[in-house]
Amino acid sequence: MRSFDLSLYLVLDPGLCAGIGMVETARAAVAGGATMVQLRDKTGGTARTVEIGRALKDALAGTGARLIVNDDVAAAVAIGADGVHVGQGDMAVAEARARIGPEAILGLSVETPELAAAADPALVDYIGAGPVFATPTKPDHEQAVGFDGLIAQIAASSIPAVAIGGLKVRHVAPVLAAGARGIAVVSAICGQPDPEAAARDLAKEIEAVRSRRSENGSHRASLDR
Ligand SMILES: Cc1ncc(COP(=O)(O)OP(=O)(O)O)c(N)n1
Ligand SMILES: Cc1nc(C(=O)O)sc1CCOP(=O)(O)O
Ligand SMILES: [Mg+2]
Repeated sequence: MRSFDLSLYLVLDPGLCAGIGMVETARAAVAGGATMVQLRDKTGGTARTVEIGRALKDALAGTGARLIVNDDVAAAVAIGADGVHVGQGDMAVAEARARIGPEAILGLSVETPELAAAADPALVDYIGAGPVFATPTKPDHEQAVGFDGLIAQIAASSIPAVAIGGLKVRHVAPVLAAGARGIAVVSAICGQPDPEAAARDLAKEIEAVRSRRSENGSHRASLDR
């Protein structure tokens, strides 16, 4: 399987990105530190998704950031994307895995600890856990679970998790403390006046939280000696 880093996961929205567009938003976000980019266009259809996805693939080439396509497995294959993200009501993970092949990255949304526990680590590479908070970006989202719900979802599975739903810079520390490998955002980057700066603020906070945690860890280890 392709390696990937869930630290800062941008989910693109064509409406919120309308100012500079999805490709420029992705380019800026990756320059600011985004590690994954998901093409999520619920309106365009496969042909449009493939067109934008190919432009995104060119824009991300050589950056190390991974390109994931939401819902549309056929488009992901046509684009040659790094992977696909499906929800509980989308294509079954076994079928998605069969269609994208063993090397591609497969993400699955979970909204409860039971769904997290049911996700098969042999098929699914990461889970999108949430929604942490209610968000107008996805009006049909499931019940918000808060940080306690996020902790329960993540604890129920051995699969790496990225948290999603209403997340901003101030949520990075509790999201990482909950056990998530990263934070997935739409509106914290898409449509911001400076998407690169917005991504950089998130990436810096992720780094700061991780370095505080490793300093605390080495301090504790030296006390234990
Ligand atoms: C990283 C990530 N997590 C969750 C979702 C939501 O997927 P889904 O439940 O299928 O809803 P839609 O995005 O398809 O509306 C996601 N896209 N990405
Ligand atoms: C795409 C998506 N999926 C969700 C889920 O809970 O599964 S919430 C969501 C939208 C997140 O947007 P924002 O960062 O603007 O709140
Ligand atoms: Mg979906």
